[in-house]
Amino acid sequence: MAGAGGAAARSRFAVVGGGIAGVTCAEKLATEFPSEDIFLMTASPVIKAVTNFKQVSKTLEEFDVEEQPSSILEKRYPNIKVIQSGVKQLKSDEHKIFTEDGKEYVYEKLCLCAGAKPKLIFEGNPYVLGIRDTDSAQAFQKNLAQAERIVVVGNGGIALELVYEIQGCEVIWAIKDKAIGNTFFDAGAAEFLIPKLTAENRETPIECKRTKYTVEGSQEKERPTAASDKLGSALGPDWHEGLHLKGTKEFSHKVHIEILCEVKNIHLQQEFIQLQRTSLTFPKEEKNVEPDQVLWPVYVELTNGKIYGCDFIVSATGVVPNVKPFLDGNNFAVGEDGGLKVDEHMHTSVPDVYAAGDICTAAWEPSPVWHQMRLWTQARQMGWYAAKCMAADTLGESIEMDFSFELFAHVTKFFNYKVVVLGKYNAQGLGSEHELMLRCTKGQEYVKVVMQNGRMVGAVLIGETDLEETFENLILNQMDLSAYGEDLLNPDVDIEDYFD
Ligand SMILES: Cc1cc2nc3c(=O)[nH]c(=O)nc-3n(C[C@H](O)[C@H](O)[C@H](O)COP(=O)(O)OP(=O)(O)OC[C@H]3O[C@@H](n4cnc5c(N)ncnc54)[C@H](O)[C@@H]3O)c2cc1C
Ligand SMILES: NC(=O)C1=CN([C@@H]2O[C@H](COP(=O)(O)OP(=O)(O)OC[C@H]3O[C@@H](n4cnc5c(N)ncnc54)[C@H](OP(=O)(O)O)[C@@H]3O)[C@@H](O)[C@H]2O)C=CC1
Repeated sequence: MAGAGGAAARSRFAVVGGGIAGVTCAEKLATEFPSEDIFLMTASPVIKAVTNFKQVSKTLEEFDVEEQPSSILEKRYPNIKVIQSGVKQLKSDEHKIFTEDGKEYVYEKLCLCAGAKPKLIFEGNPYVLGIRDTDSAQAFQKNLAQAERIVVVGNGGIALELVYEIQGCEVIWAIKDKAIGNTFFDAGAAEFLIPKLTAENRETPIECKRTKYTVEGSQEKERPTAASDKLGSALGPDWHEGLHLKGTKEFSHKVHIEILCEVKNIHLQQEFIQLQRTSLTFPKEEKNVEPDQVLWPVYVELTNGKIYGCDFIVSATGVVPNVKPFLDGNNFAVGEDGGLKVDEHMHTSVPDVYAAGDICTAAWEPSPVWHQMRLWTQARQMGWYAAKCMAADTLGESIEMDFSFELFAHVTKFFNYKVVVLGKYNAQGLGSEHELMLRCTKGQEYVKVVMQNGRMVGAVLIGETDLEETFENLILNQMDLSAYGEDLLNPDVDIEDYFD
C-alpha cells in the first residue's frame, strides 16, 4: 500500500485507534462512503467491535464489546483497510501520518481515537500495576495468583469492580474520600452497598458465557510481571468474569478500607527495613490492622500515617488521554484533563482533524444534564457522531448535535447490583441549588433523585427499580414536579401511570 521511501498511500478518510470509538467511526464512514477506502490505523493486533447493541431507552444503551481480528472487520466492511501499526507521528499541516513500520499516509479528514492509558501513582515503580487492556489484565491476574495481600488505590469504576471480585487475597483499599465509589455515588449509596462488600457469604457471580482470558499462574513469588508497553484497547463489559481473580489464600473475600488518605510513599522491602533502623521519624512498626511479622516485598505508606506491607499495588486512579508522543509538534488545544478539545462537531482545533472517545475532551457548551465521562457508551456515541460530522463537512451539509448528548445516561453493575445513573446524578456543578429525595430498601434498592426548582435533573437507581425510563423522560422533558412532592418516590404510587 505505502512503501518506505515510496509514494504515500492516500485516502479521503483515516481513523487512528482500533478501540470502540475508532472502529465505530470507521464503520460509519464505510457505510456513508461505500466507494471510498477508509484507513484504520491501530497499534493493537485486534480491534474492538460493538455487538448485540440494544437501545434500552431513549438514551440508555447496552452492548457487548468483542475483541476481533481485524480481518473480520475488513470482511464486514470491504472498504475498511486496517493498518496494523502504531502511528509514530502526525504532520497535520501536510495532512500526513507516519507509522512505526516506516510508511506514510495522506488523508483529507482524520479522526483521532487513540484512547487513554492508566494515570498511575508512582509511575515506573515495578510494584505499581494499572489495568487497561487484555495484556495488563492478564499481568494483574498472574501477579494476583501469587499474592496474599494487595493494596488498591483509587475510588472509581475499576477499584469498585476489583475489590468486589478478588478472592483469596486480602485487599487494603485506600481512598481519598470518606465513602466508597466517589465517581458514581454519594455517601448514602455507598452505605447501601457496603454490606454487600463485607458479606461473609456472597451469591455466586453470574457465569459469563464468553471466557476471554485464561492464564496459568507461576508458582514462584517474584517482582510483579508488568504488562507489555504495547498500546491495547480498553477492556470491555464483564472483563473480569473470565479471569480467575484469586490469590493464594483459602478465604473468600477480605477487604479493609482506609478512608481519607492517599499514598505518601512506596518502599521496597530493603529500604523499609533500613528506614526502620536508621530514621528517627519513620514509624518503627508496620501499622497494620492486624500487626504481623511477615516480610512483604513492598510497603505502602499512607498520608494517614499507616503503613501496609503487600505483594503489589493496583493504581486505579483514572486515565490520561493518549496524545504523546505521536501528536507532538501539532498545535492541538488541550483540556485540563489532557484530552484534545473538540467542539460540537467533534472537530479539534486543528483543521480536518476530529477526535472521539477517551482521547478527547468535550469542549462545547453541553446540555445542562450531560457531562463527559470516559465510558464505552460515550466512546461509541462519539465515534459514530464524529463520522457523521466528517461526512457532513465533506458533503457541505449541516448537522445537528446527536440526541445521545442531551442526557448523560449510564447503565452498569457494581457489587452484583444493576446501577443506572442519569443526568447530574451526583448534583455535579449544581452547588447548593438542589434538593435530594431518597428511597431505600436495605439489600434491595436505592433510589435517589436530584431536584432543582421542582424539576428532576439527575438520578441514581441501584437494584431492579424499573424506574429508568420514567425518570429519563422526566429529566428530558423538565416537567415541573413540585405538585407531586414526596409522592414522586412513594412506592405505593405507580409513578409510571402518572407520567407515561
Ligand atoms: C478495566 C476497565 C473497565 C471498564 N469498564 C467500563 C464499564 O463497565 N463501562 C463503561 O462504559 N466503560 C468502562 N471502561 C471504559 C471504556 O473501556 C473506555 O472508555 C472505552 O473503551 C474507550 O474507548 P476508546 O476507543 O476511546 O479507546 P481505547 O479502547 O483505549 O482504544 C484506543 C485504541 O487506539 C490505539 N492506539 C493508541 N495509540 C495509538 C497510536 N499511536 N497509533 C495507533 N493506534 C493507537 C490502541 O491500540 C487502541 O486500539 C472500562 C475501562 C477499563 C480499563
Ligand atoms: N462500570 C463502569 O462504568 C466502569 C467504568 N470504568 C471507566 O474506566 C476508566 C478508568 O477507571 P478508573 O481508573 O477507576 O478511573 P475513575 O476515573 O473512575 O476513578 C479514578 C479514581 O481515582 C481517584 N484518584 C485520582 N488520583 C488519585 C491519587 N493520586 N490518589 C488516590 N486516588 C486518586 C479519583 O478521585 P477523584 O475523582 O477525587 O480525582 C477517583 O476516585 C474510567 O473512565 C472509568 O469511568 C472503569 C471500570 C468500570
